[in-house]
Amino acid sequence: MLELRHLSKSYNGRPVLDRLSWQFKAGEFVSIMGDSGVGKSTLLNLVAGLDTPDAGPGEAPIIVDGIAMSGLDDDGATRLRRARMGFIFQAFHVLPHLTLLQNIGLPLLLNGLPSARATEMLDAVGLGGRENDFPHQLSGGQLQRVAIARALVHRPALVLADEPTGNLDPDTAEAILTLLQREIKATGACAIMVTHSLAAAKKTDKILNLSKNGLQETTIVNPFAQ
Ligand SMILES: Nc1ncnc2c1ncn2[C@@H]1O[C@H](COP(=O)(O)OP(=O)(O)OP(=O)(O)O)[C@@H](O)[C@H]1O
Repeated sequence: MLELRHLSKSYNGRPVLDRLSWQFKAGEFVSIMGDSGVGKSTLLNLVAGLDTPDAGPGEAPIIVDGIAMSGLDDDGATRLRRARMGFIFQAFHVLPHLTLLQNIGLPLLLNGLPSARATEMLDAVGLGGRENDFPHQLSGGQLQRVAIARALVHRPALVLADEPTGNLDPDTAEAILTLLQREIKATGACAIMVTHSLAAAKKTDKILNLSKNGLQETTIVNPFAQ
């Protein structure tokens, strides 16, 4: 579903990611952990097309659903992102002037898809009946549920989440992750979640550790990690 082939990124000549390779499969919920500053958000931003990798001519370091991102122009990348990806990023927060239903329905509108599933998703995240409310009327946990509904409503093949439960209390975080897990399994998407929380990572199928040595699957994790 998502293939990384020798993905590298440096900022001002300083390497952050160095020839990273991995294959993420459809239907897989994977978490990425690792020390602060190791490049986890950079990795998600590159896959999201929000930043560009270092690449020589002819190289295709990021392949989404068989499509090399490097072969796309801006419009092509936007279309790929819009149709096949869902984001749960702080930077893509729910829009304050749209109702909850309009927020969740936005990816459907942008992709020319029928709007009925927005109501279904609002129900699925436990906010049925609140379609006409505005984001400021919700708690942090409820807002995060709206963000999850919006990220999944158009059945994207790839879901990218950056600390989706970072600012939530443990019970709400657990509920949000259970919801995310359920929806990912229901849609068959591949989901990649960056997190510092071991409790959050334990909800995923696979925990990867990002370090200067690249990505490695982790089986034994530090029991004292937060
Ligand atoms: N736009 C940028 N320009 C210059 N340096 C950057 C930029 N974005 C990230 N970096 C640097 O790249 C490195 C990796 O940052 P990144 O945010 O990906 O780390 P992270 O693993 O997500 O960290 P954290 O766990 O603290 O969120 C850091 O040293 C950061 O300063």
